[in-house]
Amino acid sequence: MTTTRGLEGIVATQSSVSSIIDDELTYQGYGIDDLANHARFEEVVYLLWNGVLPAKEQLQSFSDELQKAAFVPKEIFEQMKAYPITTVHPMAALRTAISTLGLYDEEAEEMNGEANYRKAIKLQAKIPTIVAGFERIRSGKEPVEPNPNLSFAANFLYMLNGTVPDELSVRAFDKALVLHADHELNASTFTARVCVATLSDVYSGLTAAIGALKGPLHGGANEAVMKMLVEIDELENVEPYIRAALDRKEKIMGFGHRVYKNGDPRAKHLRQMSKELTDVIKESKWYEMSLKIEEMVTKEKGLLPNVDFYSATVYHSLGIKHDLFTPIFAISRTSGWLAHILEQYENNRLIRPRAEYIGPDKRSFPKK
Ligand SMILES: CC(=O)SCCNC(=O)CCNC(=O)[C@H](O)C(C)(C)COP(=O)(O)OP(=O)(O)OC[C@H]1O[C@@H](n2cnc3c(N)ncnc32)[C@H](O)[C@@H]1OP(=O)(O)O
Ligand SMILES: O=C([O-])CC(=O)C(=O)O
Repeated sequence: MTTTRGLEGIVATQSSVSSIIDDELTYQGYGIDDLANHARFEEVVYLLWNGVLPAKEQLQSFSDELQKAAFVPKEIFEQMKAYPITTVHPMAALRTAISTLGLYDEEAEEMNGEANYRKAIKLQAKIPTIVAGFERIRSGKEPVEPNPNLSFAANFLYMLNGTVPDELSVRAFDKALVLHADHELNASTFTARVCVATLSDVYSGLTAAIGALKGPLHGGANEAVMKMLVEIDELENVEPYIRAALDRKEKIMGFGHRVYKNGDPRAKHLRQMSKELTDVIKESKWYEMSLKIEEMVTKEKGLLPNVDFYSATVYHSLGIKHDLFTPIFAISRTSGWLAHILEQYENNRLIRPRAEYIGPDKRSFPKK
């Protein structure tokens, strides 16, 4: 038996959803740079689930379907009001709410391709409504209903703030959603596939994936990056802060990657967005501090920023509360999780690896 810690380098499945080959990321064969510069999030979701880009009319009807399905059962918000709403982490609330949502879907347990695709639409459509509704409720406000005239990206910002967002914010948010949509067999996607490979349902797969994304070694890193920046606060504090953290052998959040050793191709887009957006809000110090951290961590450790590093200051610039950064990652990654779940069901086999036993030798149970 061969063992690698953390399954590093193990090819655990075949997939046509996305690929990372020679540090290049593609979704269904389309390069991430092209998608980031030219595709809308709805187009990317369609691509991930269907393997082809939608024609104009297909994109319109797919977007319409998402808009129609964006309303959530009132019970979800009623129950949310009973959560310890002011102290609970939004990712924990989201994990619970997505699990609860399954209770209100009559076809939750139906196991065929068409029903699973319908569930994918419902989940993708409702997750922004749930995240935004949670934020409204914990702020003492009522959830804002989805606006059928807005795009997926615009609608989330609208439901969060109660006002129609400006064009620049929508474009930036949409691009961030595109950049986070899928990433081959990352930890949360693998979790989703393991879960549904037992022929458990789509809601269980999504709930499991949200739990895996929550951790700071994965999606939780974007919130941790902003926490670090807030602690550092000023450019002149970067050097002593980072040096002390490295001396203590602490990980610097937003750096390093299991697969990319020459840099994450998504980071340059987010770096550029961070530069522009922090400028717009007249808080360019966050960008300047980030650049200085990047310079130090790359020089001292040879580590490069991953997708989470600059997305933190992008979301901050969009006025989003820091503990909502990972739920926003989940909104986007739901598209990838669902693509992998649908793919897993199509050609399923139980995922069950082995463990190398390193416990005590066989011994006799003491006789009483
Ligand atoms: C969307 C995403 O999930 S992107 C990743 C988000 N996560 C983070 O940003 C958290 C910080 N980064 C990390 O923890 C790691 O780089 C991971 C988990 C992303 C990838 O890790 P792996 O490739 O498995 O590397 P691993 O964690 O085994 O570390 C290898 C070595 O590099 C060091 N290292 C890795 N990342 C970092 C970091 N961010 N800061 C400082 N040191 C680091 C480790 O301490 C370890 O050093 P050692 O060999 O001296 O003990
Ligand atoms: O692929 C990974 O290990 C983590 C990652 O970058 C992602 O999920 O986007």
